Amino acid sequence: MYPIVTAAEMRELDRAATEELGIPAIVLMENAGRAIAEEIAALSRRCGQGRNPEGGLAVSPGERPSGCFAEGSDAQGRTDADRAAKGGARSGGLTIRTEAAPGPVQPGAEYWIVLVGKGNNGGDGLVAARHLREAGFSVSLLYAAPPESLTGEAAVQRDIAAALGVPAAVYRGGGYDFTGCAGLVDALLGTGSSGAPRGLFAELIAAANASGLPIVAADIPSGLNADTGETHDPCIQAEVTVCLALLKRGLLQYPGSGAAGRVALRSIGIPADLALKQGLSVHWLAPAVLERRLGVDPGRRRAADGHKGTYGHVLVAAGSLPMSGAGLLCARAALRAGCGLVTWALPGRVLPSAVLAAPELMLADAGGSEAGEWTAESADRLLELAGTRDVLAVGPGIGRFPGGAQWLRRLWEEADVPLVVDADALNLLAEVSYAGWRRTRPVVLTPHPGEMARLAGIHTAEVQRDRIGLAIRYAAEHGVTLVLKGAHTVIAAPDGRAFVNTTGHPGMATGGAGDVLTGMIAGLLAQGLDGIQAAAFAVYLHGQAGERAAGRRHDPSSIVASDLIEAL
Ligand SMILES: NC(=O)C1=CN([C@@H]2O[C@H](COP(=O)(O)OP(=O)(O)OC[C@H]3O[C@@H](n4cnc5c(N)ncnc54)[C@H](O)[C@@H]3O)[C@@H](O)[C@H]2O)[C@H](O)CC1
Ligand SMILES: [K+]
Repeated sequence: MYPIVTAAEMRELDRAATEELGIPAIVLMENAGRAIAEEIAALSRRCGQGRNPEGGLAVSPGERPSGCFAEGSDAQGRTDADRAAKGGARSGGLTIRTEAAPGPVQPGAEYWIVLVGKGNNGGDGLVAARHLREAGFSVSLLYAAPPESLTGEAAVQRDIAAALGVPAAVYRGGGYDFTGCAGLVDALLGTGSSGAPRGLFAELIAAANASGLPIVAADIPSGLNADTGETHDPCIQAEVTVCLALLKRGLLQYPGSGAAGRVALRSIGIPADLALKQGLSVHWLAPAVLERRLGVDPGRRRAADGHKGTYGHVLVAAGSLPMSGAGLLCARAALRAGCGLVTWALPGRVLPSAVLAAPELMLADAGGSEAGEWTAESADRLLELAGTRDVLAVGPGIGRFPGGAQWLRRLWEEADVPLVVDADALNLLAEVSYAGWRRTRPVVLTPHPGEMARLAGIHTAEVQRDRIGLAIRYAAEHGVTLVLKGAHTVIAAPDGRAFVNTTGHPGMATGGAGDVLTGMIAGLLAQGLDGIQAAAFAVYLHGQAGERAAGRRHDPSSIVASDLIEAL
């Protein structure tokens, strides 16, 4: 169910399918190439109305024809027309289609060029060329390496294409004249590539990108690091990536996600059982994964005889005089996540201004300084309050104060409830070594990349270089559930499981959005979800709320965090 694999894991599955099950590699390649051709035919149908007189797609150079996907809908059931109307964000846009692209293939004389590498990725492209011809497309091949250098199944496909008389040329370097061409298939490099594209491969990738034509990538865009999502220079900028068999990590991590365009995941005949047997631990956070793998009830059915006590009581320790809003957003989001009660604890000096800020909230005076800041002594009061609550969320807007790290240690060790640690509390954590802190209840950390960098003692760029890998390692080493925020948030559990979320909208990059997420995680924990369930479900819903908020605004750039709460 939507595992996300590294290139090595994919190779191992490929090996098991061919060697242990005896599925001939050429069969897998045939399925791969046909799937790619079907996606191109589907793309061509969708863009048909926009065809220009030369028979190509109505795309101006450099412009990505996202509107061409108006008929498509993604795994969340949103159509691209919806997204286009809501600011045109490509917020994940994974097209999960394991069956043939629906609808008849329309014969047409559209001309596509398949860029062929010398490995099995090239072989996939050669099969796609054959099926495109069958569907009435005009196709030619452009080899990036001498055709005689192909081996194995790819060589078999080369020979079939030659026997069929598919026109072929060998790329000699420099620019290339793609006149009359409607689109390109990138079958240069797949999961077997290593390092930056070299020599003629690099030149051809650059020429393909410069053409402004829509590019459909086979498996991954050439130039992408399939494991980390890093893009080498150059890297194919694809309109669609037809990902074969299983999602590759690099397709779900930026900048790779951007280079991949829309991802269509297609089955190539590797049985799902085989993937299950490998015990793959990283998954795309699709609704089915939430429900079946994580055991979350997305419908959130409530007991007919439930009462507010049934749904738990959250304690939020957040906000200070200059940043009281952070606490309010966090507490309100916990309520909107469906918990029964929320107590918002904050410095006494700030409390009067919070009265009736949200009438559903209960307020508690946590002490604090004359200036409305937190003090180390407030730990006693918070522990007392936590004794009759189900969850403690701590951090948003608490600022820095003397004894802060010790204060956090007391909450960490003595509060006998699940703990959500965010924002300034994460910075306190980054100042100390907390490996020796005792903890029996779950803890969820929710860093953005900058906070993650401080926690891990590395640069932000290093965090972003391989978000999935880092999140898995950190969560396991520190025994925490980690929510590494940012586009395509990664949620990692202490037991090695990880999930990558693709709901969301760029308009969510706004102050307070993180405070809302923290409140949501706490609100779900209060309802009895465990750390990874609550974190994953909250991240998923938070992204959906962002998409909905974006849809409600003429310009999604104007989204503010309160909109997310209202959209929940
Ligand atoms: N998943 C599956 O079960 C199947 C996947 N298929 C496709 O096969 C590729 C992986 O094929 P592989 O032969 O292992 O490698 P590549 O085609 O990606 O390329 C290897 C080829 O390229 C040369 N090379 C490597 N790095 C570079 C570089 N940086 N610059 C230039 N050249 C490079 C290297 O020397 C090799 O010759 C997978 O992605 C799928 O598309 C199967 O078709 C079906 C089963
Ligand atoms: K490729």
